[in-house]
Amino acid sequence: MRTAVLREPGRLDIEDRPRPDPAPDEVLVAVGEVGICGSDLHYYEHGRIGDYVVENPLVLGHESAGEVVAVGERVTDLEPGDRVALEPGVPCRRCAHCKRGEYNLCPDVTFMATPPDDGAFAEYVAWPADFAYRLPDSVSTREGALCEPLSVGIHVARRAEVGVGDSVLITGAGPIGLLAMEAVRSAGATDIFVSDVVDAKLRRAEERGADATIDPTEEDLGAAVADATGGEGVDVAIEASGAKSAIAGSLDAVRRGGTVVFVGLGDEAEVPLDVLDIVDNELDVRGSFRYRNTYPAAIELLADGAVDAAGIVDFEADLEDTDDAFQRAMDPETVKGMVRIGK
Ligand SMILES: NC(=O)C1=CN([C@@H]2O[C@H](COP(=O)(O)OP(=O)(O)OC[C@H]3O[C@@H](n4cnc5c(N)ncnc54)[C@H](O)[C@@H]3O)[C@@H](O)[C@H]2O)C=CC1
Ligand SMILES: CC(=O)[C@H](N)C(=O)O
Repeated sequence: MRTAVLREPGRLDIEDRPRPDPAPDEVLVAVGEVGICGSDLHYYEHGRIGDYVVENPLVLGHESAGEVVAVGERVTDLEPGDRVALEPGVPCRRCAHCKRGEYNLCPDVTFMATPPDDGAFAEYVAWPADFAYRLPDSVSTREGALCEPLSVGIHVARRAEVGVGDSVLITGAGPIGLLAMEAVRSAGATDIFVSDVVDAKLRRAEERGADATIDPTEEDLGAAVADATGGEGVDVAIEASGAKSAIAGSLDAVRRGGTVVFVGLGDEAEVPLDVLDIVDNELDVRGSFRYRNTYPAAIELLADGAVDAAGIVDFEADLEDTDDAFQRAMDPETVKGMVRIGK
């Protein structure tokens, strides 16, 4: 089968590899579409993310969906012909976190495209059947692949406990910020503000229904949000850029008693936080890491037409052109590129 393999930073080669066989609990999936994520771009550019270093050739891609072509002998609920979205992180199922149901925190997770585990820029992937979710006819294979970043958005909306009528600020209008916007809207948020430092991203957020957008290089984020909320601040701030200034800005923009959730992963792990401000204003400050139990909700939201995930896509490319697609995806105005491999 053909695969796109990262052998050294800045170079993806198309290589033949043996087609995997499904284990007894696995399905063999002919991959249809795969999204290019910021973490794929980071490995492509730098060959590492923090302690995860690409030491051996690595197949990138963890936002994927496709068609089941074979099932292992113990798989009873999927069959060849089913289209499925693949949840890329498979936890150990045994540790304390897995037992508590917070399997996204499992320290022994196998996560596609995270060294040493290969991802989905390949014609076939064998994957545990219980992490492959059947797509109804009303959900496209592309939308199935986008269940992954949508899941990040759903989890952050759940972590923020967004409620009906809430006002929400989202800093960063990349795929995560834009899909968090879809998730918080479906959770009942009515006033959604989005900030970004790239004009095209702000326009994109407006086209996709943001009530107001803010460029923090042109106006103070906290002051702009205060103006727009009668001086009070938003109920919830979701930080989805990883930028140091947006981390501080999201704390300034939230109302007393409000909630700030950090999902962005910045290059700088340490940023000053005014703890007295957090205490005095009784803020809930939370992190949000990947997702758990979100794929069924993502598929339902897509099937109901309650969220538009495919609208974030700027372009698609063939597997052979994955290297070019990565170059295009690095343009700061691009939100999402997809690689089409099969049906
Ligand atoms: N916690 C988690 O589970 C996950 C975290 N992430 C992280 O979430 C963040 C967002 O992911 P993507 O949307 O894929 O990234 P992205 O890089 O495509 O989007 C980030 C956006 O933030 C904007 N930005 C930069 N500085 C800003 C500032 N000062 N204020 C407002 N916006 C600013 C950029 O222009 C860009 O549009 C990244 O840091 C990523 O690493 C991504 C997936 C999962
Ligand atoms: C950080 C990412 O972009 C990726 N989705 C991951 O969860 O590792």
